Amino acid sequence: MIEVRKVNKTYSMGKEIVKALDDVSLRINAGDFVAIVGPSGSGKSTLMNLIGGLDTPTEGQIFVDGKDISHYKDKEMSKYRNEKIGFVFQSFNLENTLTALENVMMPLIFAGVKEKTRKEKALKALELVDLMDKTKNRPMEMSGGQRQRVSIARALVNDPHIVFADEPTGNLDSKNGKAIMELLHELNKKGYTIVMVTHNMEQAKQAARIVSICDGRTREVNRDEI
Ligand SMILES: Nc1ncnc2c1ncn2[C@@H]1O[C@H](COP(=O)(O)OP(=O)(O)OP(=O)(O)O)[C@@H](O)[C@H]1O
Repeated sequence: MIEVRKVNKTYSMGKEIVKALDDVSLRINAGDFVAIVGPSGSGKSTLMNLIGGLDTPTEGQIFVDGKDISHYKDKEMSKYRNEKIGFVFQSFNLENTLTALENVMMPLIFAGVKEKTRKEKALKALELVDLMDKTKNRPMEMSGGQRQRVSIARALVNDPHIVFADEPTGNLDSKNGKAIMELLHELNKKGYTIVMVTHNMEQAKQAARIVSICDGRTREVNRDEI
């Protein structure tokens, strides 16, 4: 479904050149649950940004459903992100003035979906994350765990091919973190493809696949190696 082929990503900072990704090749198949682990600055966010269509590689190709997205222009890229990717962030990134339901409907506004369908789809997504009793609450009126559920519902509302979760439990206490991990695994069992960046090795070990990044190079690792 997603194939990263010989990708390099360099950033130039004045005279200095930083190689954030160095000859990375990786396949993500439909239904996968992949954990990406690695030290700070190793290239995890860079890899997620490239696959998620937030940035383009310096060299190499990224095929999604057979199409090379690595040279997409802004408009094609935002269409790709909107239709195929669901993002879940550590800091939730919810709009504080909007209710849970309105937050979840947001991506559908950008996709040009009619209001009635928007509401139906958003309610379905909120049901998936077990938050039907908080549809009218604003983020400030919810716990951290509930806010992350809203952001997961928002990520799912467009039926994405893949859900990217960047440290999804990083801002949660251990009980809420555990519940969010259970939810992600439950969604994976329902067929959603999940790629998660984590510093938490216990969480990484629960993933079906673990990809470790060090100095911009990726390596598939076994559970007992970490
Ligand atoms: N926009 C940028 N401009 C210049 N250098 C960058 C940029 N983005 C990332 N880098 C560099 O690329 C390397 C990889 O960064 P990246 O953010 O992918 O690491 P990470 O593994 O996600 O780190 P963390 O766990 O701390 O979030 C680092 O050396 C970083 O300083």
